[in-house]
Formats: sequence, structure tokens, C-alpha cells
Amino acid sequence: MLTLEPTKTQLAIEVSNLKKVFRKRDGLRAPLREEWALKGVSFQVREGETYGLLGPNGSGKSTLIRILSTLLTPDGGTVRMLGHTLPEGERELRRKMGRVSVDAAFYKKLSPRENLLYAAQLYGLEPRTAEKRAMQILEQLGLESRRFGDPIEEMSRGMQQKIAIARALLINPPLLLLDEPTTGLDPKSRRDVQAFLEDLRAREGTTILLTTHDMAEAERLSHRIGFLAHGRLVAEGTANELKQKAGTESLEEAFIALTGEAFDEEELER
Ligand SMILES: Nc1ncnc2c1ncn2[C@@H]1O[C@H](COP(=O)(O)OP(=O)(O)OP(=O)(O)O)[C@@H](O)[C@H]1O
Repeated sequence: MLTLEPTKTQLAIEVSNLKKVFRKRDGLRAPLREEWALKGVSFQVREGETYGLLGPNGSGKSTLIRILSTLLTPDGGTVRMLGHTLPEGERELRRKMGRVSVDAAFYKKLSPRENLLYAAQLYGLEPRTAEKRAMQILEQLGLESRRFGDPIEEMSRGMQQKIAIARALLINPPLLLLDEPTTGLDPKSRRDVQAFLEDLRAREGTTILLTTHDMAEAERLSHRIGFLAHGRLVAEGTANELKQKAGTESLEEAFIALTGEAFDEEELER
């Protein structure tokens, strides 16, 4: 079982009663309708801890990560990370956080090397050091070095995902926010990314908040897991605690028992 060093007791993430509403129209003339993506979510993540958020499509996982990444503003509640409160500490936090999501934006005509060097420049990193670090990460993630010069648009989604991870790690951030880091990856690439994250955590003590649809991944990587359903955190604990609480053998059964929701087949296969 994954355990945390007892010395790590500081909180890296404190989310309290977080709320987010989207206002939508179902047709041009239809009235505005409110959809609460987050209905008062609270949880805490300790320094060095990996916290996995599990939830079906539309449960609010990406919205939560986007708020913590400072890409969306909440409609209620508070967020404190690494001692900074949002929105006041936004600038500080952007320098201390790495974010990976499936919608990573790149200059698609340029190569991974060029994209990463551009990001390094934005971070104010020395180009040679940054390049060395980026290439090391990509090799560790299993991207062949002969592909480093190809335009990103010619690369598969899995490869692009690995480049997004390398970019997020250029600054070696103490906090990583990962929105479905392995969705869409083949089994070998998925294992490469998972092994990389375990190694990173062991070497650097990085705090990681990740969302996933993959029960095995959540169990392998997370010290604690939170179940999100319809914008609410309905249960949290270690994988074993959640199974015990639900009286089930597997995490998937625990999820269904505690949330009343099932992952559909397609999600489980991803
Ligand atoms: N930009 C937006 N505008 C309007 N509604 C949105 C927006 N982003 C999310 N939503 C709505 O908020 C709810 C939560 O969406 P969110 O993307 O956070 O879920 P998720 O758990 O990440 O889902 P998935 O597993 O499919 O990525 C959904 O009902 C979604 O339609």
C-alpha cells in the first residue's frame, strides 16, 4: 500500500466549498438555464501526496482542475495552494504549478523540441538546461529521440500527451495538476507515464492531483482517492478504506455502491 512520509504534514491544496455554475441555452430562443458543475466540493491534499479524483463524464473533474489551474474562476468557495490563496496568489502559483490536460495547446507545425524551447523561454529557463531536461523526460516517457524534430501535427495523440507532460515538468514544479494524463494512451505508454509519475514523486516529493477514469490507475498512483459524482465529492479515502466502507472487493464496485453511478463499458476500457 502507498504510504506517505510522516514528516510531510503540510497541506499543499485546500479546497473548501468550491462551486461553479455554467449558464447555457438549449436553443437560440430557449431561456438561460443554470448548470452547477461543482456544488460545494471540499478536500485537502498534503505535500508529497498523490490524490486521485475519480468520476464519470460530466461529474466536474475538469472544471475543478481548471479552477485550480487558474483557467476558470469559481462561483463560490475558496482555494489555497502552496500557501497562496486564489485569486490573489495566481501569478505566484502559475510559476509553481504544472498542468497537463488532453486539450494541451501547441504550435502544431513546430517540433516538440521547438515547442519545449519556446515554453522554456516563457519560464525564463536557460535553453540548454531546459532542452536537456525535456529530452531526458521524453526519453523516460518512451518517445523515440528520432521523432523530436518532426512537426507535432504528425504525431499521435499519445505522443502529444507525452510532450505536454514534458512541458509541464520543465520547471520541476512542486505541484502537478493532471487531467486524465493517460486517457487515450496505449497500454505500454500508459505504463510509461504511470512509472514516470511514481519515479518523479519518489525523487522530488511532487504533490500530484490527478483525474482519471481508470480505476487501476487511481489505485496504483494515489495515496487517497475522492469519488466525484454530479459535482459533489461523495466519498474519499485510501483505496482500501473506500472498499471497506462500501463492503466491496474492488474499487469499481465501491464507486458504484458509494455514488450510485456506474462507469460505462467504454470508459472502463480506455
Ligand atoms: N465551458 C463550459 N460551458 C458550459 N458548461 C460546461 C463547460 N465546461 C463544463 N461544463 C459542464 O459542467 C459539467 C461538468 O463538466 P466537466 O468537464 O468538469 O466534467 P468531467 O468530470 O471532467 O467530465 P469528463 O470525464 O467527460 O472529462 C458538465 O455538465 C459540462 O457540460
